[in-house]
Order: sequence, then C-alpha cells, then structure tokens
Amino acid sequence: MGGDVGTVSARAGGIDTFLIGTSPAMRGLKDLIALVGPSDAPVMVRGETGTGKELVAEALHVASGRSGALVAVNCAAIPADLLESELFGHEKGAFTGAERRRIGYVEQAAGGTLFLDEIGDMPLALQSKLLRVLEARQVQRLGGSETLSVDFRLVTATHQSLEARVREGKFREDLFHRINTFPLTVPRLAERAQDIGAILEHMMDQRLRRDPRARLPQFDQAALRFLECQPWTGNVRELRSVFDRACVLFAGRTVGAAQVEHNLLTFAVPSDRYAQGAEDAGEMAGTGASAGLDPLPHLQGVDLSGDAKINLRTYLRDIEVEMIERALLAQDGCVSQTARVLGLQRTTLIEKMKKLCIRKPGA
Ligand SMILES: Nc1ncnc2c1ncn2[C@@H]1O[C@H](COP(=O)(O)OP(=O)(O)OP(=O)(O)O)[C@@H](O)[C@H]1O
Repeated sequence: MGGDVGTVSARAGGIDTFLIGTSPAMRGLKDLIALVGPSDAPVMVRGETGTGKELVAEALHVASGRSGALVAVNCAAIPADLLESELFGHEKGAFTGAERRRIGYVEQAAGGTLFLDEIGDMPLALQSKLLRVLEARQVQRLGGSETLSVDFRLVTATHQSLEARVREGKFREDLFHRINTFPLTVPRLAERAQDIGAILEHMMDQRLRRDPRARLPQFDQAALRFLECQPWTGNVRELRSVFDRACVLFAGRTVGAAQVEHNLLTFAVPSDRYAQGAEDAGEMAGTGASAGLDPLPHLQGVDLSGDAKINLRTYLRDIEVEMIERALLAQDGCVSQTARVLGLQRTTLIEKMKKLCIRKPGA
C-alpha cells in the first residue's frame, strides 16, 4: 500500500506469508485476527509507528473472506478539504472543478474493507458524516440526491491516543465508541525480538523476488543476537532500513555484530568499501594497516612496524574489559542481556567479571 490511498488485491497464501512472526506476542495477535476477521464489526488497530498496522489491516481483510477490495486511505495525507469528496464521492458539478462524477472510497470498498489509517487526524465535521454513514450503512455523494446502500467492513488505525483526542475535543466520543468495537494492539518490535531473524529472511525473499540476481547480506548469529537487543523505536520500519543499508554495504557478505553496531545501526561506510584492493572483511582485518586501510577501531594509533613491543595478552584483556564494561552500560547493568549481546553464556560472563574485577555500572 503506502501513499495516500491504495486498492489492494488479495494475496496468494494465508496471512503467515506476509505478516511474519511466531513469537507469543505475534501468535496472540494472529489468533485475534483469525477470530474477529470474519465478523462485520469495526476493528481499530493500534500500535506505535512502523509496527505493521497496515499489514494487520490487510490480514483482517484476508481473514474476512470478503470478495471486494481492500481500500486503504491515509486520512493524514489527504488535505482536509478534499477528504470528504474523496471518501464519499461527488456528482458532476457538485463544486467548482468537479467536472465528472467521482465514486468515493466508501463505495469502492463495497463488499470489501475500508481501511482508514490515521483516523485521529480526520477533521471533526467529517467525523460526524462518517458516523452517519456507519449508522445508516448508506452514503450520499456530494451534490447528489441519491442515497446508496453500502456494505463495507471498517478497519481503522491510529498511532495516537484517541482517548486523549476525545478529551481534547478533537475526536467525537460517539464515533470513537462506534469504531472501537474490537481494539487490536500491534506489539512493538522489541516485544517480539525473536521474530527479527524471520522478518529479515522475509525481506530477503522479497528482494530476491524483485531481483533474482541480488547479492544479499548474511547476518551471522552474533549479529542477530545484537539486533534482538536493540530498542527499535521505529519498529519494523527501522529494521527495514537497517536491512536496506546492509544490502548496499554488505552485498554478498557476512554481517557480524560489529558491522551491525558500527555500520548499520549508526550509519558508517565500512572502510573496505572505499579502500582499494581489499576483497573481503577477513582480508581487511589481516592487512588493514599495511594496505593503507582504516585500521580496526582498537588498532588505531598502534604502530606494529617499529621497535615498540606490545604485550598481546594485556592488550586483548584491556579490550575485553572495555567491551564488557561498555556492553553492561548499554544494557543498564543487566547481566543476562549483556551476555546475549556479547555471545556469552551468562555464567561465563559472571566468571569473567569476577576475574577481571568488573562491576556492574553504579554498583
Ligand atoms: N510482521 C511483519 N512482517 C513483515 N514485515 C512487516 C511486519 N510488520 C511490519 N512490516 C513492514 O514494516 C514496514 C512498516 O509497516 P506498516 O506501514 O504496516 O506500519 P504502520 O504501523 O502502519 O506504520 P505507521 O503508523 O507509521 O503508518 C512495512 O514495510 C511493512 O511491510
């Protein structure tokens, strides 16, 4: 979908083919979709931005078994003065510029589903009209005298608190109750982090379908664990942009936790992408200094060519201490999370902390 409005034709396969995830949070959501999908009652999909509310609307349409179209309208993206005629249609000559009859989205959704995204942004005057249409199941085009019966299933979505909009006088309470028969909340990505691997695979499949010769990045286990520990304030949309970045920066290569941290979560071009001569990351690690590449962060300023001696064991221990301390800080002192981020068993991390005299932050 995307954009202001779209008509979506039914997808082949069930909802599991596009609404990805088998975590308990996603399973709960899919069970509810299967339960309320076939009923005619209005559904309100809630959830933070980028959680997949539009996909849930699509899943509800598929689960409804309705043969008509899914018509998706983003109420925030259409200028307020146009929204009314876009939704309800108009007759020729209804207003200046109405050169021909227009069938509105409500009519287009007959026998199918009308998805009103960002319903909280709908102007108050239009809210009254929508309520009338929902109550009467009839619509009148602007400038028209005919009353048309319409049979559509309403799904709405919002990322804002409609209760707060009602309190502020910006959303009609009667409409709120009318459309809130089945509220469904799409969980944040951080609440279903275990689905990240499957969602990434799905994104890879989508890319391969578009371009069968695409060279895709491969996320290793440590990279996946690292991704699973992120806050994901932009939810799946943010994950998609990390994936898109990986497709450019690590096409056909393996992505580890360090690349995720340094190049994907905070955008930075990996040094071997703009240096000459390095063929892969392993080669870069081995020859970085001599090939004129940027050295790995911990080797910056270290001169291995002169007489200076380095105690490798002490050097590595310092790196280990620094990594553990930084990870503990980033994970608010949570040892289990820190162990996951570092790819260690919890007990191994505790042993290392004892041995290296590392305390939890604030302890
Ligand atoms: N469970 C999922 N499986 C696969 N892709 C997903 C999933 N959830 C979301 N996405 C993808 O994440 C992106 C954002 O999803 P979507 O537009 O549905 O979010 P939204 O909640 O409607 O966001 P907004 O509130 O900003 O409109 C889309 O590219 C969508 O395909």
